[in-house]
Amino acid sequence: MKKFEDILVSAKNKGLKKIAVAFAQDEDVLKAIKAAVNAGICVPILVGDKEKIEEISKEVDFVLEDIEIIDEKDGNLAARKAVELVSSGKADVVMKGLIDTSIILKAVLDKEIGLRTGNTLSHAAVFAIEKYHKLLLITDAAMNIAPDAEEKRQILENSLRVTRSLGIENPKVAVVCAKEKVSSKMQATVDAQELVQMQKDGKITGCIVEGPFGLDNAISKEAAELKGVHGAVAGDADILLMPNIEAGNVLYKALTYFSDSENAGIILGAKAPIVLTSRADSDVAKLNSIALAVLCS
Ligand SMILES: CCCC(=O)OP(=O)(O)O
Repeated sequence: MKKFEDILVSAKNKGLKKIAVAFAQDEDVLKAIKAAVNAGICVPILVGDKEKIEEISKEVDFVLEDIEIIDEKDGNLAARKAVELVSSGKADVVMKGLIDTSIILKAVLDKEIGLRTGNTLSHAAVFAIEKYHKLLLITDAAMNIAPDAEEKRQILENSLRVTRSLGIENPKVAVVCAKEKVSSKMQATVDAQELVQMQKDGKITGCIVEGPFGLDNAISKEAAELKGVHGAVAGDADILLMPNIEAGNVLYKALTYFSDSENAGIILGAKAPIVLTSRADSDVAKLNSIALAVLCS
């Protein structure tokens, strides 16, 4: 199974990328940046409260000698500055630091300095879970609140960029719902049916889409068999296309806190990838996310 160590190596092979960190004054963010610099993956530009960045960097033994710091004590302005560094070509990747997801996304979506392309933006999280036999991509845990079937198609297209970068051929996509039968009372199951049809009609290519699935049937062959759920994806999903942000975010955090796992998270669909983890994620998750963003850049 591909592991995050392999992703770090592949990211390094892409050459040094400039990463603009929005509100960098956080211990785990600075530990992750230090590790990414030491691994030869990135050159950072740290935007945030300079005094705090310097203080925390001392605590984590991160030598800032050659590192550019842009002093900005306001979170909104720091996010704008970091995004602007990318839209003006001075950096390749944006990273969310110690700020709320909505603040960084607002800057990313800004009409003047943002990174819009016209495509739907979405979050993709990659997990390596001790009890699962391969990497598992979960989307969307952070951005699209209640996507309809067409928006789910675009979210899926974005996630295929990640699986392609990871070398996963023809990924198996499970459209996750609360049950495996289509019910007009549960819109997510109707969307799942529509997405399966989109693939049959050639509107989705480069993956196998099946659903609706209960989460258990998507990731456990035993559960799928017991419930009479058959198909190529049952128990062997590469991508879990979640019904809405609540399900996606809860699954992301449940895996982070209840399982033996490592993860990474990025936003796709903008002019450049955005490193986006939970503020409470570990330095390792943040480092993995930097590597994933570089790989997808
Ligand atoms: C990918 C998780 C996004 C999120 O929930 O971020 P916060 O925990 O920082 O709100």
